[in-house]
Amino acid sequence: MASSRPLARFWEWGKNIVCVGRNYAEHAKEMGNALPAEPLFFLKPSSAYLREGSPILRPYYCSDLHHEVELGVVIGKRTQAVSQEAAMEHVAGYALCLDMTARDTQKECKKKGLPWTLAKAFSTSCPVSEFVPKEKIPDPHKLKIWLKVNGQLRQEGETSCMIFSIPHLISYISEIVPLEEGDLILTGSPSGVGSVQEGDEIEAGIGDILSMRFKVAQQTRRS
Ligand SMILES: CC(=O)CC(=O)C(=O)O
Ligand SMILES: [Mg+2]
Repeated sequence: MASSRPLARFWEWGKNIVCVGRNYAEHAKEMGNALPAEPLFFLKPSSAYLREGSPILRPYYCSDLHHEVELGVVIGKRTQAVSQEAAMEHVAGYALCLDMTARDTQKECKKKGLPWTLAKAFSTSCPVSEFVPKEKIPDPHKLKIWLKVNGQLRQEGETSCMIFSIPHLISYISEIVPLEEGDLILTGSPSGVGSVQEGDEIEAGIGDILSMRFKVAQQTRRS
């Protein structure tokens, strides 16, 4: 049965945010990582969502907050162990996303063999654009995604360069984490990730289809 919940506001009710890592060879290289043989993924809580008009908060424990611009895929119907051939039938549309990362914390977590929760799942770590219905993007593997900080271009990637395609990701992930209507998959960052400081303005877009802006602020710790 079709749901009455508006996908145009998926961030208000979508449950799972699944983030793919190391899906662009140039980004894996700049981070000193080997190319994955299978998709690598981790989760963010839905409390990580952020919409334009509110600032990205650098966590109090982080001194190196990085931007990662990524194409997001919004799921339109329940998806469990779907084949690659049928995967795109489960897509409702797309959004531009930032996988904000506490890079210094992530490095510490990696060194200690700890999960990446502190580095990737903090409040405001998933700024998202408006929803773009799939009819407006006939081929999601032919998009340019870009990101500027204070007007300077930092990231420009072609979604054709993903190591694992969107059907491959949906098929692989849905066998492990069944996906629900309104869930979001972040498909990985192209190269050019870097630091942002308090007061910086991030602008990011999908070609000339859409753009979004966010300010960066410092989280103050409750004492
Ligand atoms: C190295 C990472 O943080 C992985 C990741 O999120 C990516 O997009 O790649
Ligand atoms: Mg990422």
